[in-house]
Amino acid sequence: MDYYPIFLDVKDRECLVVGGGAVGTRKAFGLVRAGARVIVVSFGFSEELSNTPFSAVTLKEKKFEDSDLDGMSLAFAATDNMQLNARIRQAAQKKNILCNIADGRDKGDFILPAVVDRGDLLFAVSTCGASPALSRRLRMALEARFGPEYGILTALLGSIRAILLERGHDPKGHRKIFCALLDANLPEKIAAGQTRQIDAVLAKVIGDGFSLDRLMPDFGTREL
Ligand SMILES: C[C@@]1(CC(=O)O)c2cc3[nH]c(cc4nc(cc5[nH]c(cc(n2)[C@H]1CCC(=O)O)[C@@](C)(CC(=O)O)[C@@H]5CCC(=O)O)C(CC(=O)O)=C4CCC(=O)O)c(CCC(=O)O)c3CC(=O)O
Ligand SMILES: NC(=O)C1=CN([C@@H]2O[C@H](COP(=O)(O)OP(=O)(O)OC[C@H]3O[C@@H](n4cnc5c(N)ncnc54)[C@H](O)[C@@H]3O)[C@@H](O)[C@H]2O)C=CC1
Repeated sequence: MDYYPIFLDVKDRECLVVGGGAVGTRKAFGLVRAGARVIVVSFGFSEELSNTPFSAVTLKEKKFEDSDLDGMSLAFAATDNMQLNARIRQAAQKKNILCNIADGRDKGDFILPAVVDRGDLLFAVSTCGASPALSRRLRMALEARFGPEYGILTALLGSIRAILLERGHDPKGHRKIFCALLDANLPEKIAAGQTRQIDAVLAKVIGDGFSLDRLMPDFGTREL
């Protein structure tokens, strides 16, 4: 295993993206979606960045300087200049900041996966740099196979789990409940909006008092 996969909490952390082209834009928006504050340093910016509705993105039209790295949690070298990207990485290393490099010669400290975002359910696919096109294709296959109903299922199971844990820790008992729920074709029922059938499963497996209304009051308004 060439890389150690983790899911990083970047909420309210400052991250630097150098290069405001197509690649820098994709990285900046991925970071913002995860709650980071992003500073993009570049001579020019894509239309999406120039017109960004996100207040968490700050554009700085200037040449990269080492001091741009100060205070950053992560850095992304996404310019079209390989030497510069390598230099950004070196400067980041000196300041103990992990750095991603968009071009191939040096992969930097970490690389980005292709992501399926279903709320709390995330799939991340990587080929360790071998074939981004394959990662993208697999991401699309996962997206088609696991639709938004899986995001709703995850939220539902999460709220059941929170209630059960509040009542007490019983790993064996809880595992049995979740296995029974996962054997009850819930994704199909959620996709079909079969609220009564879902309530019947919840009552049968966990007991009275567990209903969609209570666990997930916004069920009807969630997008499928
Ligand atoms: C090493 C890595 C570094 C990093 O960026 O972190 C890297 C590097 C490079 N990508 C290049 C090209 C392409 N990248 C994509 C797409 C994605 N690239 C992503 C990640 C990564 N790209 C990291 C490895 C991840 C892994 O191995 O899985 C994804 C998954 C995530 C994201 O960027 O957010 C995102 C898909 C998101 C999605 O759709 O879900 C496509 C496909 C397309 O656009 O249709 C192409 C064209 C086809 C092809 O080349 O495969 C080139 C230029 C090569 C050249 O000069 O020709 C380099 C540089 C090089 O390798 O030399
Ligand atoms: N990781 C990935 O998924 C992919 C990576 N690439 C690699 O990423 C690189 C960038 O791709 P694009 O975004 O399409 O390029 P681009 O040319 O559209 O954008 C590069 C940006 O870097 C800025 N820049 C250059 N020198 C700078 C400096 N000294 N200070 C500040 N900003 C500077 C430019 O103003 C430009 O806005 C490509 O050269 C390629 O090697 C390409 C495709 C996909």
